[in-house]
Amino acid sequence: MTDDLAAERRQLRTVLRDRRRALPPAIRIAAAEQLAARLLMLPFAPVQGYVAGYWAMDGEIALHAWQLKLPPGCVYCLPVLGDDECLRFAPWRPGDPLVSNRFGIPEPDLAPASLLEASQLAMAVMPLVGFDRCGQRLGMGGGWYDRTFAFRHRAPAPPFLVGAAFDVQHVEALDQAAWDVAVDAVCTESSFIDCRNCP
Ligand SMILES: Nc1nc2c(c(=O)[nH]1)N(C=O)[C@@H](CNc1ccc(C(=O)N[C@@H](CCC(=O)O)C(=O)O)cc1)CN2
Ligand SMILES: Nc1ncnc2c1ncn2[C@@H]1O[C@H](COP(=O)(O)OP(=O)(O)OP(=O)(O)O)[C@@H](O)[C@H]1O
Repeated sequence: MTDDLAAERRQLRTVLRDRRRALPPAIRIAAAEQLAARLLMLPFAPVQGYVAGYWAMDGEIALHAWQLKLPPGCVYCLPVLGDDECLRFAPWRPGDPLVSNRFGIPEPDLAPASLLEASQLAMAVMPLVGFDRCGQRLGMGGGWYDRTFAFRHRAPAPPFLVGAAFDVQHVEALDQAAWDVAVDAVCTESSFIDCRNCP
């Protein structure tokens, strides 16, 4: 990636994170409910297996409503930062113990050996900073999701990858770096974008 492109991404990230944080509470509450309905209606919504969400922070759209309405066969998981800079996943229900990770985000307190690999998931919902209509995404810039799901460059779903965002995070087109892993779909409070047939 050129220095120019990296600088452009950083700038766009700042703008979009500010936009996401600026949304008023009433909008966020309604949006989380609408998002849950859309995630449950996905054409590939799993009825069983491990599904990954995230602990919303920094104005991210929340997943609690989705977690509560998941089919009984689905096990909700949260991401856990690995020493190898990849994410692993741990089942988590309200009340289960949490610890704060290096970014100050709560994660389940589990022995590394008990964690799930990304390839064991049926579906992963990831928080977006920005997205375009083809599922290209801008994340927090750490490359965590790109590294974790790099195997999706070579292998089909599952796990299905779904981006969650507010409408205001939609941008016209995002430049693609070689390592960027696109999502199969994006869900916002008002729309579902199927990205599986994009070029
Ligand atoms: N809710 C949530 N969980 C998540 C992510 C996320 O984006 N959202 N991640 C997605 O990758 C992973 C964690 N990755 C992250 C990467 C960078 C920053 C970050 O830059 N945070 C600060 C800097 C704080 C610091 O370094 O202490 C920032 O807000 O600028 C945060 C998380 C896994 N869990
Ligand atoms: N498969 C990979 N192997 C090694 N490094 C990677 C890989 N994928 C991404 N990275 C590194 O991580 C950084 C990710 O930058 P990028 O701007 O794409 O982040 P992002 O897409 O916003 O992050 P995330 O994937 O966490 O949402 C890059 O500097 C890149 O070098």
